[in-house]
Amino acid sequence: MLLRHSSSAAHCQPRSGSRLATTCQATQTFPTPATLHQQQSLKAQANSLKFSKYQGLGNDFILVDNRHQRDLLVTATQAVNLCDRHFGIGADGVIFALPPDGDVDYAMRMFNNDGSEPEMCGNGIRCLARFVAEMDGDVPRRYRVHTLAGLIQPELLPDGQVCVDMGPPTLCPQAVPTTLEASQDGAAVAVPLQIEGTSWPMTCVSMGNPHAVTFGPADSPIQVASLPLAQLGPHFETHPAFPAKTNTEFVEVLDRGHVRMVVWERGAGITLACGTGACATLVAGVLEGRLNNVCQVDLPGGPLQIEWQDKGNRHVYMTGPAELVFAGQVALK
Ligand SMILES: N[C@@H](CCC[C@H](N)C(=O)O)C(=O)O
Repeated sequence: MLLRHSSSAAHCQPRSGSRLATTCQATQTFPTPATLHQQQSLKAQANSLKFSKYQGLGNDFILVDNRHQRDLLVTATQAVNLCDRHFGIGADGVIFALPPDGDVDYAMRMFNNDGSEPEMCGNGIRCLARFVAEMDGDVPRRYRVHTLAGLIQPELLPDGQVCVDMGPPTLCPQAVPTTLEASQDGAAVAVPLQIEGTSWPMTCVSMGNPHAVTFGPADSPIQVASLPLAQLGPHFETHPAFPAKTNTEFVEVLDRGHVRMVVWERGAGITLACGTGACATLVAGVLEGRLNNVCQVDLPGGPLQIEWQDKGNRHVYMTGPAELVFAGQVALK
């Protein structure tokens, strides 16, 4: 509502909030606080974003419906702000559902919460599958999704879990990428890396994004509960042996089909779970002769079931949950 101090109110036929100021120039108007609030919300709406927040084992993401254009609706800087847990929505990353690129259903892109763009996200693609299924009003089905890591295929299972065909791992050190040298069948397996005065045996695996997996020094196997993850993680992430930086998984073996793992993620730090990291963990465990081809990986946010047949199609399969937390609309600054 406008308080009008003129009798020429007939000039004032506002058609939209943004026109109020110019349409009413001829009259002297004093907006009430309520009007100001309305004008500000309208301005915000012009620059606002609809989103859904999902989580997979506590690894949480802001999902954006970007299916009607290829340009991302959110910049890297805006993603950093949206992911802020105090001044934004709060998340480990922002994920975009994009129009199909060739013979697929959708494409997916992502920003980590530091604004960097990874090639793939395992927990994220389970969330994306539920997000698009909810928008499409679909029954459980399998999607073909193009990512910067190639074709990934999540399938919605009747029990609500999502099983993802993650494709085959890449083990050639140059392609991971790592400067650590191949030690076994063209792969960097248990290669020592000096960090903070300790020699860590590292096995390097790409699931489209780079991972360095360690079970700890031979004389001091990892116990995840007592690992100083926040202190150690950044040394691995930024070590020169990893030219594209790395995600690092620290693994405690419970038995040949069951491990505990904690992760320091590239571009996000400590997260409650990492899907690609759980896949890399099983691959590393098989290569090091520690694990069977099927394994439960317990993460701080809960368990993932992983399977990798190192013979045959060599694809890794990951099964776990993905859930909607809330949906809303936010002003983009
Ligand atoms: N949490 C994700 C991985 C997200 C990307 C990662 N931080 C990177 O930069 O490679 C997962 O569940 O895989």
